[in-house]
Amino acid sequence: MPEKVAILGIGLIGGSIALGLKERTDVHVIGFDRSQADLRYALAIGAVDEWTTSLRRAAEDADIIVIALPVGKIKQTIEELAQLHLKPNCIVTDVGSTKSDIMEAGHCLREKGIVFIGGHPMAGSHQSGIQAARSLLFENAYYVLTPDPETSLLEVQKLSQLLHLATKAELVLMEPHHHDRIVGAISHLPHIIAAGLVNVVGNYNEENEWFHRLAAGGFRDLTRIGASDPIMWRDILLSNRQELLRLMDEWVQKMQEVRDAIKKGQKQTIEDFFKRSRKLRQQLPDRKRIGILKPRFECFVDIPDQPGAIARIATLLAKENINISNLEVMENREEIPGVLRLSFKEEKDYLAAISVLKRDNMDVYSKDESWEESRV
Ligand SMILES: NC(=O)c1ccc[n+]([C@@H]2O[C@H](COP(=O)([O-])OP(=O)(O)OC[C@H]3O[C@@H](n4cnc5c(N)ncnc54)[C@H](O)[C@@H]3O)[C@@H](O)[C@H]2O)c1
Ligand SMILES: O=C(O)C(=O)C[C@]1(C(=O)O)C=C[C@@H](O)C=C1
Repeated sequence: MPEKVAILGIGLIGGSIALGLKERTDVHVIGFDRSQADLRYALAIGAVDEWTTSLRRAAEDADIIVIALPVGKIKQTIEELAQLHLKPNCIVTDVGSTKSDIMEAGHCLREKGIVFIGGHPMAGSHQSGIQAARSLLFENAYYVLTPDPETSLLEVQKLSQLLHLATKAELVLMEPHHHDRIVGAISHLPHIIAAGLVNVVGNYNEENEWFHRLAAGGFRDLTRIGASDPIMWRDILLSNRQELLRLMDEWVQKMQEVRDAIKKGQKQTIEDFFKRSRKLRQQLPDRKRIGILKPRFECFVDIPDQPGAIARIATLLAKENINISNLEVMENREEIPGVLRLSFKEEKDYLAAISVLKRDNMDVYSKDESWEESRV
């Protein structure tokens, strides 16, 4: 187990890893950032043991260095780290959303004999900053590592063990280009589409504000990620440029096909477009079910948007000795702000919770999809 971990960039991702490290390991965590206010906040919430705005001071006696800065800054920081005297056995990793570019930048560390293993936790939020950090942000998500073929298995294991403890995520190894191809399609392109849609509708709204007033579930569900951080996404798009150009060409072609079908009134083509999409969407694995620690039983409760509503449910269940393994306010249904997801490890707890909540006249559902059909 390493003794000292440096987190460079104590925002949403760096802060969440730091919180997990402090909550579930004994390592000493030092935070580095340009914002002293955020560093002080990180210290106050117990995410770090100490902080500094000096890269040298943060890095030079660390056993593990986690770079959690925007992608463009990660590459620059790798070069700066290569100029410092790092500990001989130090492992440097990052959390950037692209990997080929960053792995290439990592060469300068490898040339100095320092191990660099690229990383990407596959969970996050449209929010940013330490204030949004949570120690369980990555629970049950995948966490991709992209080690160089030269890196020893022992070093990969050392890093993945620590990251698993800190994040409760499932660590997987992947080749950097393969990573960028997949993540380009399932994360980067969707962010472009969401932001594009918000911008187009924003233009209409300037002429008539009813566009925003009437924006209901569909628009809101699809565009939550349109509120993400502009610097972060600028860097990601430029770093995964080749892949995104290819993906966007394909996307434009697909939209052209749908446009043609609408223009020509081709009912079957339009129907098939949605049929295939519905089938594929229903086959998507539930993120909360794929990790090592699988929450096996889940239910959803409508809660009023009032202070104390969550505490009331937690108290009700605690009084009955019902163990909740996870409790999450669902963010992606903005129009129903009070949907609480409760996860249980044991079926008896799950069944007892449903009965207690129903007895208290609460609306309880058993599944995420098909809300109407799944009322229990
Ligand atoms: N947000 C997500 O959903 C998500 C998920 C997985 C990976 N990532 C990756 O994680 C990284 C960090 O993203 P985040 O969401 O935590 O961003 P964030 O804005 O919450 O945190 C970034 C931190 O870096 C600091 N910072 C920025 N520029 C700096 C500089 N020049 N010098 C020192 N500190 C600086 C900021 O003050 C901030 O505290 C990015 O590379 C991103 O691609 C993000
Ligand atoms: O949930 C969100 O808001 C996210 O955008 C998280 C998300 C994603 O696209 O899935 C964003 C970027 C990261 O690199 C990984 C995860």
